[in-house]
Amino acid sequence: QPTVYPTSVMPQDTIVDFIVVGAGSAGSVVAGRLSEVPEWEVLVLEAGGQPPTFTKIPFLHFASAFPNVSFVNKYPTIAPKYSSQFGVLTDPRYTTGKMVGGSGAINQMVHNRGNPQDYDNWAQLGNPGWDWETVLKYFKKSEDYRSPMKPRDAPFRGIGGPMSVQKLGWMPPVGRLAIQAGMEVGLPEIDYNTDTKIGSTILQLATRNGERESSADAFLMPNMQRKNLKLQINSQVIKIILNKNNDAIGVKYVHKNKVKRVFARREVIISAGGADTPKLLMLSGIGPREQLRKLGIDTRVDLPGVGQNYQDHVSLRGIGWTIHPNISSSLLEQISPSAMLRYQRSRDGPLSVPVGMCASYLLNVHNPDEPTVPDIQVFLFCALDGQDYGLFSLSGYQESVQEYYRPTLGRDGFFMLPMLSRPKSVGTVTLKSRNPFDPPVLDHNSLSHPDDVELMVKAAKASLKLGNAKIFRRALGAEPLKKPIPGCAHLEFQSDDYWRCFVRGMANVMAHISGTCKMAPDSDPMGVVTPRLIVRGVRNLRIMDASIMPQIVSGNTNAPVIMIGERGADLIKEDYGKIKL
Ligand SMILES: Cc1cc2nc3c(=O)[nH]c(=O)nc-3n(C[C@H](O)[C@H](O)[C@H](O)COP(=O)(O)OP(=O)(O)OC[C@H]3O[C@@H](n4cnc5c(N)ncnc54)[C@H](O)[C@@H]3O)c2cc1C
Repeated sequence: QPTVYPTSVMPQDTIVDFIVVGAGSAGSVVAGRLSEVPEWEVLVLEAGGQPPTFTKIPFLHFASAFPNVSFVNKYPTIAPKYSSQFGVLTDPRYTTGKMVGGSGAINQMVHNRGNPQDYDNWAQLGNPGWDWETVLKYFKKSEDYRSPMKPRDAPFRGIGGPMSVQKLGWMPPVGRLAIQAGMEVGLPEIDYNTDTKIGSTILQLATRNGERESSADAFLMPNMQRKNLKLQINSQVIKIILNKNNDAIGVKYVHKNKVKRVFARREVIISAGGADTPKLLMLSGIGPREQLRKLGIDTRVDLPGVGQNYQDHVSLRGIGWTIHPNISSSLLEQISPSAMLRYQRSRDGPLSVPVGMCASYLLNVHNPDEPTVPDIQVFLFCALDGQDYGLFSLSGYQESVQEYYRPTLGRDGFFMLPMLSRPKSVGTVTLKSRNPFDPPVLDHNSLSHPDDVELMVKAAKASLKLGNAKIFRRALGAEPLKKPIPGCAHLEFQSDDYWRCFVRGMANVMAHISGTCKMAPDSDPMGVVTPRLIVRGVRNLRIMDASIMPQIVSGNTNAPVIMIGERGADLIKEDYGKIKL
């Protein structure tokens, strides 16, 4: 059934208590939670429309990669200087969700809180109230964990919260051996959403009974009957309205080609995501003075940190294995009529999980004796690029990369995808022009820090060891790809220099844009928001989304963003005397 959110169209110059810009992963949480206070009128303005029905089916998440679809933004990125040198993808655009649910309605649904140390680091950087002990309460509050758990893990999990989290319910044969493979290299099975962080794990997903559950599904939809909560879609905010004292008093937005205004009695909260939040601030004159001056934008508040500190995870493709043909993990089979029937009847089977996602291994390759803090996460991807004659993936690849995968055409297999947990490379988001409908300019600058390259080399070797586990060979006939990639064929195969070349060629940024309006203490001139998420130099304006992370977290970013929304809403409630924290 399609999910149709009740929506409103507000009259010109309406006044509400809170305006939330963006109904994505964070904005939906913020709006849902603020509307728990019955006397507060809350309006969410969302640039996109209703989420298409198929987004509910986990297998179909890859539809966001199709060209010309209206429910995503595809932002051009500056050609990477240090990564993706073999042009793994011919169209290296950066995708974010543009619909109710935001990026959480097209992501791969992996639910990963990151590491306790991530948050203790945030606090140590001068952000009180963001330490692990405090944020754990919010992770638990948001969550309804619906899979079996061990008694030792129970204190870390939430039950009965709005957002359902489930262990992956179906896997091809490779995935079913994942934990045994981890054991072979000394990685015990763990619940990675607790304090235990080095080990192997079957992935946990933000799904409810085999359907995607975005934070809009969890926090907005069930509360839309509240009279004080309104959602207006297809409404792109183009400017934050500041009065002469630099108080945020409302926003200008475009709906059906008309510019309209809405005013806030109390506050404006920006939850437009890591790319669009800094863009909107800069369009409103809040940002680095020199940059704004060049574009002819009046600087209202000179905040040099806006759009800086862009962090994202980087991962490495191309470390693959073929397996026996009779142990099929064919994607074509996964969307067969019987799979569809099974999904229709019982919401399980291959369509209930994102394509290829199976398990992950969390380990520390720089310091193998580190007991709790991984520096990489290796995803076991239960499919291979050449599989199904490359129908699903190879079409976007450059010729030399296709050549590398050619021996795998028509073969089944799997690959290991290592991801750096806390990359040191940092990029920028800047404005292309003062036209609000131009995309922002994204420069992720991945692998610009030499330590990231060296760590990825170690990660590649660790991934090779994992995939070479005896159990995969014995049970599935797993064989690693043996031909060097053409761009590195001049180097000794699998020497450190070969891997460095491979990493520069094949590593690519993920879609975890974070940190572009970072939270920091007053002493840090690059800070954009205070630890209470208030924009410096502006009253009544806060940011609540992935852009406030001072440092990217170790895991995928959706669960942390939901936590930011939860804590952010509580900070507001506390500031207005509605709760005591
Ligand atoms: C393809 C993809 C796969 C991913 N896979 C995973 C995964 O498996 N696990 C995981 O944890 N994370 C994953 N992520 C990352 C995760 O989804 C994001 O970190 C998270 O959704 C970010 O939340 P947000 O609230 O900051 O922004 P978003 O969820 O992107 O929300 C921003 C919202 O604001 C709206 N908006 C923007 N500008 C305006 C404006 N001017 N006016 C009005 N509305 C506006 C947008 O339309 C959007 O709805 C993935 C991301 C992508 C893109």
